[in-house]
Amino acid sequence: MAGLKARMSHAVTLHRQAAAAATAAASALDATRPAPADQREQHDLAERLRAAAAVLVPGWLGAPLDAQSEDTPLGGPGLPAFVRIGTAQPLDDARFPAVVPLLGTGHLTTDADTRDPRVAGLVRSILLRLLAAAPAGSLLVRGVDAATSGLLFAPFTPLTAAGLMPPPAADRTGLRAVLAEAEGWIRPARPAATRHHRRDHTLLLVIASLPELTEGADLARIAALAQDGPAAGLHLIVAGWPPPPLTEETTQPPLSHATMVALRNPYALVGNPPGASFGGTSPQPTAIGLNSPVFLDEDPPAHLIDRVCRELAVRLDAGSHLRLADLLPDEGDDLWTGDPSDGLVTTVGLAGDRAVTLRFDELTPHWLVGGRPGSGVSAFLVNMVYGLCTRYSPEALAIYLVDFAEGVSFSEFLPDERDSSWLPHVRAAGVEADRTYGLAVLRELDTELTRRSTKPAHHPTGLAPHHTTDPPDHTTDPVPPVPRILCVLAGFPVLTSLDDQLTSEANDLLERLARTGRGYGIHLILAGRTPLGGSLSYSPRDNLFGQFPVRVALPGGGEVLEPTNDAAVGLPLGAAVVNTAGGLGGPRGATRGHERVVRFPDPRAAPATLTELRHRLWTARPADSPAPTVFAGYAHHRLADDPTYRTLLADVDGSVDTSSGQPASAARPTVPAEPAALLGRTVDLAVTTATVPLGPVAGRHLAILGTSRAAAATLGAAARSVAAHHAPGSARFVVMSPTPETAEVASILVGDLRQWQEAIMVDASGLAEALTGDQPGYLVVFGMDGLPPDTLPAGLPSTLLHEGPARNVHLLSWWRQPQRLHHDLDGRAREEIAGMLFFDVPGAEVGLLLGRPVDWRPRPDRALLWDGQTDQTTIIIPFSDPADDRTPVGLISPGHATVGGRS
Ligand SMILES: Nc1ncnc2c1ncn2[C@@H]1O[C@H](COP(=O)(O)OP(=O)(O)OP(=O)(O)O)[C@@H](O)[C@H]1O
Repeated sequence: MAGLKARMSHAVTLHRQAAAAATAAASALDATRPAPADQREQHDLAERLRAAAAVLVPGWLGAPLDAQSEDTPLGGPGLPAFVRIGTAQPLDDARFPAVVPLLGTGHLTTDADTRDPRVAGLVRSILLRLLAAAPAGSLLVRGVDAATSGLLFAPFTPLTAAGLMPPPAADRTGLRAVLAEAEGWIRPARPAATRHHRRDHTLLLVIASLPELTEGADLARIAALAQDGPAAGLHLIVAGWPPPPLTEETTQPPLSHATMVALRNPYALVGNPPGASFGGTSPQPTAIGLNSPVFLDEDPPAHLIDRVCRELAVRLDAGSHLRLADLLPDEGDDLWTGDPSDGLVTTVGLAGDRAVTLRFDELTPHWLVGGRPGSGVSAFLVNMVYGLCTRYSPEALAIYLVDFAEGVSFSEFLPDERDSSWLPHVRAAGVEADRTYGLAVLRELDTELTRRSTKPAHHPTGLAPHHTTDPPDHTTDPVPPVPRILCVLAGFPVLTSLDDQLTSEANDLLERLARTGRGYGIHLILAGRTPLGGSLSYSPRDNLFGQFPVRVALPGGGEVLEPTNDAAVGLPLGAAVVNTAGGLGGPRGATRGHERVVRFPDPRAAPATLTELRHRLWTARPADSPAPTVFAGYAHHRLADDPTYRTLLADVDGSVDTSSGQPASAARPTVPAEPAALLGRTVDLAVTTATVPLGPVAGRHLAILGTSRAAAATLGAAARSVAAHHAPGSARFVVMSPTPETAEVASILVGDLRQWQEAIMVDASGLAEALTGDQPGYLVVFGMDGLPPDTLPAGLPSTLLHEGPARNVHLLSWWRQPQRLHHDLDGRAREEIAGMLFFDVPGAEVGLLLGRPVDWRPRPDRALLWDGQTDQTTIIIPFSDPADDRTPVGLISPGHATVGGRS
């Protein structure tokens, strides 16, 4: 009992002690809790900060965007200095807008990139606020977004048309182009005072997410831009900075002059702005940032972004609306009144209200034009071509157009299925052209240059006599005048992009034409989408580009100017720097007479006007004006549409229309006098039919080589075209397919041939008999290397190869394995077979058969034709689409148009 009493007493004591401790603790806590007066202070402070924010970030800059009315007017008196980034919430019930300085002060970084949706929302809301609040057009934006390939900026797309933001960069190349532009923006090319006056624009570089594994050197460039940017009107928003430190090289310190935002969950912490402290000088002089969690602004409503961007686009468009007509002679004026004696001149744009003209003459014979993709290179060239073609007649000016890039930039000058008119000045045009085509054009011009320089009497219309070495010869008949020639090579870096024979010849020709052409009325425009890939060199010893004094830099095209000339930095769409001193910079303003910034119209904005103009020029063309020859690199060519083939058919059967959709004035093709296999179209100016003659001379046979199925189709075309050469029933065809894969193609061919000629399908023994027999006929073999080895134990009989043609026996064969042909002819293929067509056969193997090195890289829709008579090789577009070629000879309906049309 006594024990129990003692335990109870101990428990009571413990309880009293615990109660006393709890009371003491409670009073201690009370003492440390913020006094009610402090809370009031916090609320007061929040209230004061809300009021300050209303002044610092009025309207678009600080309003909650989800409640922002679409009707809120855009623009403000000047560049906004502060912008809201979210809501600071120091207490549950105390909030105020979190505001940071940006434009005019520094930059903003977030430690996560825009793959964190909070950062994506923040970036888009800041961008929207700044665009809406800045004077329209004063803020230029460049975006980088690798993580979503530019999607982050998709809602801002209307800014592209407004010239405020090109499509965002999404990879390392794009990043580097953007960095180069920003570096150009801050380059101290001239005294600060001039710069300030010069730039009424601010450049905002928004890096939403860096490309994976961005190199240390590029990160260092970003850091350098941050260092020097604010003084030059360049500001950065970089999401994901510093980037993850993968290596020592890529470990980066915070950006200079930046306010840093660190993402926590669910709030963010905002560091001090550059050169200032949120804590002020007291009571927390050492605060490293805003002493409150901040909830970042969320993604603005898409309709709001759309509305702001569209209105900006409309405003800027209204302010700079130009029409093609503004660059042309008045509509009421006569066409072609220009005198080309001293050169050609055209208006390329307006500087203010003044027309700016450029010339092709002795001093400015050739032009170099550059701009990033989508910068308006095509628009500029189209304006220029129409400008010249309204001023000068087709007798005074002949134009050659080549576009190596994808796209159909010159197709509007050419006839097509819908509209058969064309620009009468255009002699030849290559759309999505092969390098080979470009070379063919240069060769043609070079021949013309030689002609003009060796026959002085052929001096061009109005080309003053001093262009010739001799005085005109008045004792002979007057010589027809020759026109000035303008050759436009768009996407020119493609032409010389490979280290091969073609590049070296093209470079030689370009240099000769550029150097000598000026005296003979031959002018060049090289136009390229930047980056030009190092094709430009500014060395004083650079012979080629030194011949191009006129430089036209469109947005992103500063590369065509001298490296220290930053005039093209920040150019909006629709503007260009035109420089007539080889891109040389120098002081701007009145003293920089050789350079102007011009605005030019988008000619395609009014397609009806463009069509009307083309028709006007076409209608006025001289009666004998030929249609341009068109090479469309993407087009497929069918035997059924081939003009030579159709003429052959017409000669045999007068009912066939030979026009093949070609303009009426297109010349009638020359039909081979002796039987010939038609194989495709050559990649050259005339896009002539590629043929292998099959006359009565030893070796007149055809071997097609390669595994491509297109090779089988071409063999079919060869057989059908030969059949068309002979009067009905006068030729015999023996067809064989040793391999099952081509059995159907072979049997269809036999069926088709039988409607016109005698044709039989044979097996191996039938073929052996035909190969060794003496009956005339064409032996057509699909997959010759599939023949059982015992069919022809001694290989191809030399009697067939040598004497066959004289007896009208010709072998048309397809070999998948070139080595087999080499072997069967004991290494004498080039002596025994006069026509070989190579598909997917590597250059080295072709060289083995031809006994000499050959510059050939197999590619789809192209084949290399070797002509044994001349030992020349030609790249051709083989006839395709065997299904269409099945139309029996003699039954082809007229009106297949392909040349120049997309198939
Ligand atoms: N002066 C202009 N004003 C406004 N928009 C223009 C102007 N010039 C071109 N554009 C528009 O810009 C876009 C790109 O123009 P264009 O095709 O001429 O450029 P590009 O540099 O040749 O492009 P790409 O490299 O894609 O071929 C088109 O949508 C065009 O309508």
